[in-house]
Amino acid sequence: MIRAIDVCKSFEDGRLVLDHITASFQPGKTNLIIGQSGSGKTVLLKCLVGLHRIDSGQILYNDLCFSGAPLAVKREIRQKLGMIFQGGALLDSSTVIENVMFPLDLFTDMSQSEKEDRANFCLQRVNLTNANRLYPSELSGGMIKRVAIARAIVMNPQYLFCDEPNSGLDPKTSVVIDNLIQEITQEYNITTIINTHDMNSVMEIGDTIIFIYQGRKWWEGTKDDILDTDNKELEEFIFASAMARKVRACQGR
Ligand SMILES: Nc1ncnc2c1ncn2[C@@H]1O[C@H](COP(=O)(O)OP(=O)(O)OP(=O)(O)O)[C@@H](O)[C@H]1O
Repeated sequence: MIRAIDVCKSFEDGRLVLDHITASFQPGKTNLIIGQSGSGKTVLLKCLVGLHRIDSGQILYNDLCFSGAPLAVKREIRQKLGMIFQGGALLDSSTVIENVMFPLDLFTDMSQSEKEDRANFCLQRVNLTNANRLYPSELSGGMIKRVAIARAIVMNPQYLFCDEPNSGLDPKTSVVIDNLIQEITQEYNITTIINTHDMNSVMEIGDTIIFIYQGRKWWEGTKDDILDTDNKELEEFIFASAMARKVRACQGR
């Protein structure tokens, strides 16, 4: 489990971008952070992985204080983190299998054949076969996401961070990628945190959801109770989506 306790974060201008955020992210669940553009989702995600230093509060990984830990401890925890970046962030001049093996090259002393076996296992897990020798420029958006997921799980992470994992994908492929992330999360009991403003993702895989509004945690719940909210700002956010309005209408709410 990952917890943020009373986390505040500001930048040079002193404005609180994260304003006393307290939230828990559960293992085996897809934990979503939602909110409008500029609400503070990415800053929160970066604070959770240690890319931003927090002003006050604590970030805990299974009761271990990550935010205040010495560098060696932080490094150890970081090796248990997988990340899926918005555009995939693949290495353009490396093939699919080289991209997936990259963390193994950096952090393990596995032999070449062990690395290839592990990378092939992960590529099969994301249903990407016969693409090992292709370069990122030869892949579709959905394939790029699959490679990014395979690379993110190649080190057997306990924690998986996804920043807008289906940005740039069509709705059908987005659902496939969302479901794949959820399946992997459950299968390996990973604590997965997904930053999104995609209402389709919310309704598909929102095991736990926090809604950030102007840097504050404004609401928390699950996909099952989000449509019943009477929180005005959350309602404005979700019902800006035509799909959510239709789902509510079909349910007679
Ligand atoms: N490095 C930085 N320096 C100064 N301000 C920053 C920095 N990073 C983010 N901010 C500010 O923090 C606020 C929250 O930004 P953040 O990127 O977290 O929003 P977001 O909710 O992820 O938006 P989006 O959905 O558009 O990605 C914004 O006002 C942004 O300008």
